[in-house]
Amino acid sequence: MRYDIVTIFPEYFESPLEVGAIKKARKRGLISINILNLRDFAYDKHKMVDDRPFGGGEGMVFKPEPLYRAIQKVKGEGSPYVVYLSPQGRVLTQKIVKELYEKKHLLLICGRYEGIDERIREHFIDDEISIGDYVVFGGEVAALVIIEAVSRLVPGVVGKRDSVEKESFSQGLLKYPQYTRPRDFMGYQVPEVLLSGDHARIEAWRRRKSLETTLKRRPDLLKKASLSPEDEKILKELGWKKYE
Ligand SMILES: NC(=O)c1ccc(NCc2ccccc2)nc1
Repeated sequence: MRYDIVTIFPEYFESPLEVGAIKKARKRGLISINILNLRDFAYDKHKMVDDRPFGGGEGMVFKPEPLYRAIQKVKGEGSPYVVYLSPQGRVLTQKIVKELYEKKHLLLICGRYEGIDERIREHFIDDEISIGDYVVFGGEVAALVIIEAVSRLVPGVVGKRDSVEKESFSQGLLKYPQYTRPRDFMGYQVPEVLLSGDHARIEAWRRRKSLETTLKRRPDLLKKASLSPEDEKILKELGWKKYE
């Protein structure tokens, strides 16, 4: 997986991409990440990357030329899928993460202020993605979310797992609760089934817990989840109204 990031704050990415699984994956060549400083593509004397909006109004807008030059440079080196991070984008889900992983090469455009000139958005952006319905200072944090979520799907990045597929959201349900030592914490015990060593019982307990948790906290996910007849039976017992 290759990522190119266009930003006016390259220093923003120094530490988050130098720790943990991402750092290891970069070292092992499983993923490559290049940061492009938008200012390097502003050839005027003042290296202007933004300017006031035509028609008036608050704030600044990213000028089209520097963005165009940065995008063209990356296009000269490969075939990137160009993603613009903004509150106006389609909201990121695990399904979209998988789509982005299939692209193998992402060019992430991090806007700030009021965003980028519409002529870039309209003619040179392949996809516009939001990490949620809220506004932050810049697209950089959204770019990090995408890099982490997509990189977890790159084989070898996530440690020995039967499969990332089994994860929460991959089956469309929330994950079951987790416990670790000590067995007794302030008088709070670990569910005895988890100490039983009976793997069939444990798996059934975990599935029931996933269904219970999802029904309680995110019933909206149940419509899209792949549910077995046994799942539906459990959900009905838990009071799920399937067609409500
Ligand atoms: N919800 C998100 O993914 C998101 C992305 C960026 C952002 N702020 C920077 C910006 C503001 C306006 C236009 C373009 C970028 N805030 C939230």
